[in-house]
Amino acid sequence: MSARVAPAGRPPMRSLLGAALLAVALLLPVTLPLFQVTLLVNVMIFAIVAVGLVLLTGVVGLTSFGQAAFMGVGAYTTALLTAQHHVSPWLSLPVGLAITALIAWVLGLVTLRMQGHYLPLATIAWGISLYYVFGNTPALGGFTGITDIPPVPVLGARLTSPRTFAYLALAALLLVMALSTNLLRSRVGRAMRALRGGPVVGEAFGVNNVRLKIEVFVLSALFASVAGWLYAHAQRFVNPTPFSLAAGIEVLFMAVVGGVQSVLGAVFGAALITELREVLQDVLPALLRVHGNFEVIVFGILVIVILQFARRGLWPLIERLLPPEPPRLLPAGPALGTPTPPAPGTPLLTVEGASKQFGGLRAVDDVSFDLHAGEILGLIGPNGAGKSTMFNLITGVSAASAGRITFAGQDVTGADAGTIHRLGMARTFQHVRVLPDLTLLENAMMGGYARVRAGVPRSMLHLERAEEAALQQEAMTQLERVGLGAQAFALAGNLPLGQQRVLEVARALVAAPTLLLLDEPAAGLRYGEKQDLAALLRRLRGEGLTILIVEHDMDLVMNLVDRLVVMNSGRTLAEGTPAHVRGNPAVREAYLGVDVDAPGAA
Ligand SMILES: Nc1ncnc2c1ncn2[C@@H]1O[C@H](COP(=O)(O)OP(=O)(O)OP(=O)(O)O)[C@@H](O)[C@H]1O
Repeated sequence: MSARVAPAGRPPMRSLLGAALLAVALLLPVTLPLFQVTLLVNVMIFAIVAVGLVLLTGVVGLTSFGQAAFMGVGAYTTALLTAQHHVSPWLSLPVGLAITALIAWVLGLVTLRMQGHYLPLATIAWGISLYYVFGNTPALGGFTGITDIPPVPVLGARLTSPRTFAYLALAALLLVMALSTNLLRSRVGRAMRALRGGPVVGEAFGVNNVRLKIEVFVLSALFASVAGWLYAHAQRFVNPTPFSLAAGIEVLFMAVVGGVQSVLGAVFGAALITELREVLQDVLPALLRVHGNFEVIVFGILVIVILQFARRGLWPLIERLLPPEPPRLLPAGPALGTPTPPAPGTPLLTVEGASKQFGGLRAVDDVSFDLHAGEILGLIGPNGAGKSTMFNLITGVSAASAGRITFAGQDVTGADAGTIHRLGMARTFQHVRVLPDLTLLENAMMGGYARVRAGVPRSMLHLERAEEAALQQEAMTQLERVGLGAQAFALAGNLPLGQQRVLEVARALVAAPTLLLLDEPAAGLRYGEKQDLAALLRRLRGEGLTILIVEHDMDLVMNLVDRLVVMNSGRTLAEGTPAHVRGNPAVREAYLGVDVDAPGAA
């Protein structure tokens, strides 16, 4: 491990700023006028809901309009149990959380298996219906609601004043912020970020995307439920209005205006919208000389303007002025266990009579070949030959219509991408799929998702330090192996395409694969970059790695691979060494107009 990964000694500027902000937050409840403290409590409560939306909407890319309704579940559960059945608020909190989790899990399970806008639609329906359930249920006080909710007891004191209650709300907000920040920096957080760009990267590295989406949806609902519990005990009464669909949309506004991709952005948005609402509710009716909720119109315009000019909300504009966040470096620990590589020459992958039918088209038609440990096999063919389809059958992205694929001694025909990956196969993508907002190191760590285990709870509590440290070390080793070690802390989005492709190789290597699959790795690269890539792949083969490469660039392939399989119109046209294939008349005909002998031929 290089010296770069040693933990920094001095407290970074950001921590000092954070400490100063915390000191201000601690002083505000005792220094502000009472009215402002009540507003501050509301800001903190809605900030908790908005942080949940950062995880769900900002990071994973799913929209929920029903977060206020989840607040309602927490609020009404505690109202009912504490005001009417004299249960302690500390007992009603877990009950509310359990009910919320169950509802969110069912909603998530039903809607998140399907692609498309089912979750937003379901949360709209949920938000509307819950409002009417609250309003029309006599046991819940109808539209008048439930009054006389008792204050929360803390260490013998009852939090009846907003000044004392503010500290409980602050503690809850800080806890939610810390848990969310830990989660976003973890193995789970990297998988969440990968989801935003579509399911394929996660699937390729062993993430159960549907399960992850449901977990994040439940988690964001739980945050809202905690906020609802706080709201009920702050107001000491509840009615359906604060938990309506309109309220759900307003929380989304908060997150979007503040910055839905960062925890601090959501908190900032909650403060801004809550304060702005207060000001506008005073100013606008006086200005217009009519009573009404005109502030909602202003919020709507604000969201449109912000989405137009600052897609990521206002927080990133402020964050630019702050000192950059230092890289999180974990102290080195025991290394990850590495599987023993198969002996050179061992059959690793066998494709027997594989076919894939798309309607009336046979994209892959009875293709057979095998691949032995330690070799580089090239899969080539003209456009539309069926190479990508074959690649997808091998990696488990799609299932073969007929035939058999065996990898590492196991029949993997029809197995999903994650299962095949866990058997020792890792891949790169034809269209580069790095996570541009993460560092090279974090991108590379994504490759080791299946080598470590921590789930949501351990990640939120940062109890996965040892395995994260080992993974970080492994990622650094692989970045150095491919020549990107010096840029480990740069953002992947700032790299030129050639290096992004190399980063994808490093990410795949972090998985400790026995077989590396490269899908057109030279596409879009300049001549020099192709040369560098070929040199890297030769070096990896020298180190014993087995590689399957699908590629268009004949020059690169002919000078790199040990053997070739040539496909045309879905069928195997030829198979053998580059010299053998080059002399094959059928191959020459298939590549009509392309000089298979010439360097740079494509
Ligand atoms: N999901 C799909 N549905 C229908 N047809 C498909 C699908 N995927 C591929 N095809 C068709 O299958 C054939 C083989 O396509 P494939 O992408 O596998 O070829 P390829 O050799 O990778 O081509 P290229 O080099 O241009 O990427 C093409 O005719 C393509 O249009």
